[in-house]
Amino acid sequence: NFGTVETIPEAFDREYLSPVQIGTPPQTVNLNFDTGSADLWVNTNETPENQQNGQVEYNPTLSSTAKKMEGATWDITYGDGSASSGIVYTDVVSIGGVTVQSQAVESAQQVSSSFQADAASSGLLGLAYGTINTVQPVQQKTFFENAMNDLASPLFTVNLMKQAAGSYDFGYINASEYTGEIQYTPVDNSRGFWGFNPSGFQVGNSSFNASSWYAIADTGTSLLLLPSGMVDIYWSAVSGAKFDALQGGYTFPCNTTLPSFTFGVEEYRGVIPGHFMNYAAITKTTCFGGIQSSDALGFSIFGDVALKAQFVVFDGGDNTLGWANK
Ligand SMILES: O=C(Cc1ccccc1)Nn1cnc2ccccc21
Repeated sequence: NFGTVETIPEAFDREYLSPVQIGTPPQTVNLNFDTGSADLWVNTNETPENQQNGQVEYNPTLSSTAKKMEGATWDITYGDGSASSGIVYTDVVSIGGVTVQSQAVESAQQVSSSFQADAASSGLLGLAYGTINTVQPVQQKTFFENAMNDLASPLFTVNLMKQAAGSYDFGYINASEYTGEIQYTPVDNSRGFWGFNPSGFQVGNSSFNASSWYAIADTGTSLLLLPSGMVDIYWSAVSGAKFDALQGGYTFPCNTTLPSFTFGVEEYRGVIPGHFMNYAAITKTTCFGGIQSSDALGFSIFGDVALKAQFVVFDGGDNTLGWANK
């Protein structure tokens, strides 16, 4: 079978939320689909009231198909330092008409401050490889891994949009969502991520700089995080741009016209329009850049700033990533 679900951007396109049905009768919660992690966790009746800000909860006691996974716990910390932990149930989970009968649903008994403040998000749905799922003592599979063998094709596609509704499609490729040809490239999943090797980059209409490095396709990260050498070249083309240690990255005058950023995947060229690199206004006149350094992380992250300019196929059958402009 196959299915499609809409994904809606929050402010600044900092995250995208999609409706997920859990339990019997179905309880709908909006989750942040995250190709950079592999835990499906959600605010529940067990999440302390003082760690919530009106989030919609999943309540397993109201689901006739919920089963507690005895002795199972989970505990995750993300790269930005945010964290959550708790216990585990299995229940029926449906997304856009694709149903998994027994999906590990991780109940949050502790969530850190950034999750507490995010009133619109009831949790995360991991779409990375299950090898980095944090459930103990028995590691659990992601929704996609559990659904994959029943899908018409063993893949999902990501079509994020700038400040508009996009979609996650499961089991099929919708040709109306992209232009040109899809460029497939092998995935390095050795760290549990959808890792790949970009082949270079280009700022605006200048020449293409061939270079091969490791990056991950991560819908859970807002920005495009690249080696500082590339980031410095990009911002050196923007008059008034500067590295502002207080803000923790490059800022620039909001009224500047920004050059596009093109990345290579083998012979393919993915184009990110210049205005996608204006992440958010810090003051009336100073804006924060959407391209920032990944040097502190040790690897590059193609987050939402890049992904919302592309149509991306995450193929779990042959472990490839497919890229297309749109
Ligand atoms: O954590 C990261 C990437 C990151 C950001 C900043 C510094 C180092 C690494 N992304 N991410 C992926 N899924 C997430 C879920 C919540 C928060 C961040 C999440």
